[in-house]
Amino acid sequence: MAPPGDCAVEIDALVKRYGGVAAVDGLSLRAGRGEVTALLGPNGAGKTTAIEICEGFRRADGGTVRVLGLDPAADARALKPRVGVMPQSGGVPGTAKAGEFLKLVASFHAAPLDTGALLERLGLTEHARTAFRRLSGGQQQRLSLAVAIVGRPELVFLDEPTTGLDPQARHATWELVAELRAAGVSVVLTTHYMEEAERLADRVVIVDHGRVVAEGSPAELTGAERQLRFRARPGLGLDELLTALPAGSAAKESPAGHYLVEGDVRPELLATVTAWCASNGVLAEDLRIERRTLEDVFLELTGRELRA
Ligand SMILES: Nc1ncnc2c1ncn2[C@@H]1O[C@H](COP(=O)(O)OP(=O)(O)OP(=O)(O)O)[C@@H](O)[C@H]1O
Repeated sequence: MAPPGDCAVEIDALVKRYGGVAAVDGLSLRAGRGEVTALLGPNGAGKTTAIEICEGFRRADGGTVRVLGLDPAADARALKPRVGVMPQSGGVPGTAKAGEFLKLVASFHAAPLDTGALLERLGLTEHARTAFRRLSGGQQQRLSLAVAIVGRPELVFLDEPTTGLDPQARHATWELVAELRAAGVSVVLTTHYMEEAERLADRVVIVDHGRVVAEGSPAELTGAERQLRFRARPGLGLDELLTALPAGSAAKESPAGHYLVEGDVRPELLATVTAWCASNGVLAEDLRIERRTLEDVFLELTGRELRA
């Protein structure tokens, strides 16, 4: 975790209630300067609320927030030229023409990016004269991203920047975020795409029920442990396998026909599993040894049930 002072964002014991319900419930996190910090969490976990407090759009009910060392509410004017914001949706007036609006935002900044080049980069040149509300969802997302970065901010908040984007636009966005990071810009983003977090983030913060439940680099969160997976006919009795495996191993079927063996995955363990398969007349398909993914960690921490 970045020490205080080296932080782009410092949040301590943040609380935000709607009615009697705490959407953010004692959330504390640090986002390092020049780093990409990804906030992950189920729907309704409180990510957008926390980010919007950092952006100065909502007031906290408790706790403290510092953005580039300043108070996002009291120091809003000082922060505005230094911070770029890509909200989850909208952020651009519906009737504003894409190119004109981007130029207008650029004009508020001392040394903006070239708006023509930015539109080109994001595949929006031919839509420059189109009103925001007439752009497709993905085009609107791309324009919002352009608006967030056109002023060369020191820090950008990107709320689900690639949701709904086609693969080309998603990769273009990832490249842009990587370039921002290489240029020393601090990036705080939310995403539901684990691959996006694994690719982009220096630090991942998993939020649930308005609190941080885990944080670290993607490698720290997924750990060094390996696991063995294979597919076979559903309903294999795993008790005999479990007795043959070293103590501390686990084997389960989830979902049906998909088997997972966890433990100290060494050559002997692989041999035990394949011997057990052979003695049961089971041809293990797609047998592979892999590290846990961020999605595995995420589901372990936040559960598999749908959120209201
Ligand atoms: N203005 C509001 N009034 C009442 N409740 C709200 C308001 N804004 C958010 N909430 C509630 O606060 C909780 C957290 O919402 P928030 O948008 O911060 O979650 P999130 O983690 O960003 O979710 P998602 O991944 O779905 O975007 C939700 O239960 C939501 O319904």
